[in-house]
Amino acid sequence: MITVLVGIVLVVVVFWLKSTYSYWTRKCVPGPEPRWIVGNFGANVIRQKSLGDIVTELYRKYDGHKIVGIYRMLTPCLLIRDVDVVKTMTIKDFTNFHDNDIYMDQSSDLIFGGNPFVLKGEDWKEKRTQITNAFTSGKIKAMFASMTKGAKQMIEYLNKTVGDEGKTFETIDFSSNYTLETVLICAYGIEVKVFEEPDSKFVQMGKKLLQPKPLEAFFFYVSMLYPKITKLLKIRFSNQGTSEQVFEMIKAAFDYRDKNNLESKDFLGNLAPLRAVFGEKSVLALAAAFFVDGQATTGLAMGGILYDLAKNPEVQQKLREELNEYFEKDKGQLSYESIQEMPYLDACFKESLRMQPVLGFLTKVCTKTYTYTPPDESHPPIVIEKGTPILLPIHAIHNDPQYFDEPSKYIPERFMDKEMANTKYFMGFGNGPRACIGRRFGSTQVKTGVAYLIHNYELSLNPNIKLSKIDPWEFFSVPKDGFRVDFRKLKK
Ligand code: HEM
Repeated sequence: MITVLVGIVLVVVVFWLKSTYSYWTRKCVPGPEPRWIVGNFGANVIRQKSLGDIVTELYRKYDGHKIVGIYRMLTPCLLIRDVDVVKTMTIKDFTNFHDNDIYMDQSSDLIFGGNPFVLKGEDWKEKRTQITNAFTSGKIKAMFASMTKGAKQMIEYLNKTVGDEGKTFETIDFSSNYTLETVLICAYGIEVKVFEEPDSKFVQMGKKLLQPKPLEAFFFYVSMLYPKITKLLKIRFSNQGTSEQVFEMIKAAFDYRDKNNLESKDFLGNLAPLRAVFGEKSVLALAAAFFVDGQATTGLAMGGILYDLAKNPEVQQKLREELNEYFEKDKGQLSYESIQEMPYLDACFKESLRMQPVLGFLTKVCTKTYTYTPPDESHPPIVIEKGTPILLPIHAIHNDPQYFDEPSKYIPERFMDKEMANTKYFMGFGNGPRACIGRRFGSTQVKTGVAYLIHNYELSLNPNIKLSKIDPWEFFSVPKDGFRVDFRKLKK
């Protein structure tokens, strides 16, 4: 009897798997053969490749196709290979692809659950509209003095610690200290010398927040493959104790300002009135989100630029010449306008994000059933069902020779060309209504740090550098052992 039951169950499972894995074939969408259970992500499960690497490989393999049907474990997903289709989905037909394919419960993860990146539907729309006001160029300009202070403190620290023979730093870690320092002061008005006070509770909070315990890290990984599980099992991304501390820190800052009738031009000051609209808890979550977004992405971006400049000394020298000119014009302290204006600094920033975008791919979700009709009639119209995850391969597009000549070479000059400066093929900050809200803040923060550093220090690759692969289990595109670079003070 048991044997018969087991047999029936097996037959049902086999039929179900066969039907699941024939989803794209039934729709005549080309794609790789999936393996049972792991779909097309097996190499990631065994930690051989990152999800980003798999997406890039599939993009390259299906050259000539606009869309590719793949399976993330058991879930059919659509990989979009065509930049115009990416644009249509994220801009013109945005309402059909409104949300990111990430699900988190605010009650179990206070910080990530309330982050605009995770919010959905109307909730996202309302909050995004309200917080946009905190990111205007006027608001960023008002914070610029604080960013400059952070950059100067970074240089002071280097002047004290780098001897005549130079010193080696891992650039992501180094840059994250600078971005943490500037975010603490720009977001909450908290002044901490992060480089010099590594044991301060704020520094520990910033570092620990993104270091989940081993079990949490495992669940987090599972949730990248099965996003809906995150909400179901109440999985958290952030370290629980630390996120509670971050909430307390922000609440204490709000309370202090309320009690003393203080008005401030930092993020917290801009968010304070929203407590009356969304309630205190939601605004605390939004304020906390900037603690993560404002330091992690920018730390990675700046770490990557420092590595690229160390690897390309002639680019570094050209940038230094531009910086010297602007530092001289501004009498030793760069103005906000100069940071926005410097063309070669902007080109280096974009070129680094082109080669190694912080998010190698984005996963949107189809929120309203959609019919995709290829303009060239390469295949019949395809109905994309509500709930289908949509993969946008940013890294692969940025490194496609169709769009960028010699993509594996670091050539900032390509972005000096007027047409290329605003090219649709560059998507380092995403597209459309959901594009990065912190773009202006992040680029000003990173460019200011890079400017002060390259003006004062020469960077070169550490001879013992061994570039590791992107960490297969990380959310961001992070090389496992970071980038080791030698810093040497410039003689003036
Ligand atoms: C160089 C630094 C940064 C890079 C490369 C970056 C990149 C991105 C990317 C690719 C997205 C996804 C966009 C999309 O879905 O189309 C994003 C979203 C987002 N970023 Fe950034 N980011 C950076 C800095 C920042 C900073 C400094 C903040 C906040 C202070 C921030 C806050 C956000 C938020 C809240 C979202 C979600 C937006 C939404 O879904 O409405 N980012 N970022």
